[in-house]
Amino acid sequence: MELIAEKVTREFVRPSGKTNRFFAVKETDFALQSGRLTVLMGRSGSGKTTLLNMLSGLLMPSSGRITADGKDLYAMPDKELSRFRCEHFGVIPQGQTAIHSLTVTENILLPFALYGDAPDEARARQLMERLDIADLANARPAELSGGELRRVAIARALVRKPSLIFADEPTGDLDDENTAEVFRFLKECASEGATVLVVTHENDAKGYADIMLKMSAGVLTQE
Ligand SMILES: Nc1ncnc2c1ncn2[C@@H]1O[C@H](COP(=O)(O)OP(=O)(O)OP(=O)(O)O)[C@@H](O)[C@H]1O
Repeated sequence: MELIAEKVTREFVRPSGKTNRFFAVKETDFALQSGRLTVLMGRSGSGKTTLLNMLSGLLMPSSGRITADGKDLYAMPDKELSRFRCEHFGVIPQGQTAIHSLTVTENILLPFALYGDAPDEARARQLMERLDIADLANARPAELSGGELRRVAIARALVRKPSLIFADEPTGDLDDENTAEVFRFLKECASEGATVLVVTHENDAKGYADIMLKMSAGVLTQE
């Protein structure tokens, strides 16, 4: 699935401070292509998460248009966008988003449960094995380490085999071995045809990237 951003910006207002209106993302045009792993790097606060949230249908741009295979994301009614995102997008967000009353397996299968779709339990098991969390299948999030929770979030994002994968610091809590495994896995997803965008501070990510983007004070450039 091809994602195109045309003249996209995002402005925020801060309640106090000297400049209380500012552009976290300045006018940006670019495309993400199928089969490519794109890595986005840049300093903290430069606008990477804001851009990723707009591209993944979570944050409406202040201006501009974002289309996925020609479909204008923000022209869709809310319900239609949510369903579209669930079917086609896999998002690995920053921070912890596991639901504490559900087991690890139930958390991973949540994208099926949301719309009453038949759960692909074999896929969930395969992901848990690949990410080395199979022993935790029946555990609850409160019993997991930060790195284990991160791998649950990765499995949940990938369980429906999304054609577009957005990962925001997917290896933030992981050791070197797991970090390499996650990048190898995301690269494989791209090789199999997915469109993958990874925001990261991990220098080794460059070794896996087909395209390198850099964000600097809201301005996106291709390296
Ligand atoms: N909801 C919001 N309201 C006001 N300002 C915001 C909001 N969200 C983000 N910002 C500001 O926009 C700028 C870009 O933030 P963003 O989270 O996109 O940066 P980032 O590059 O992802 O940073 P990091 O690498 O630290 O995650 C920052 O100055 C941040 O303070």
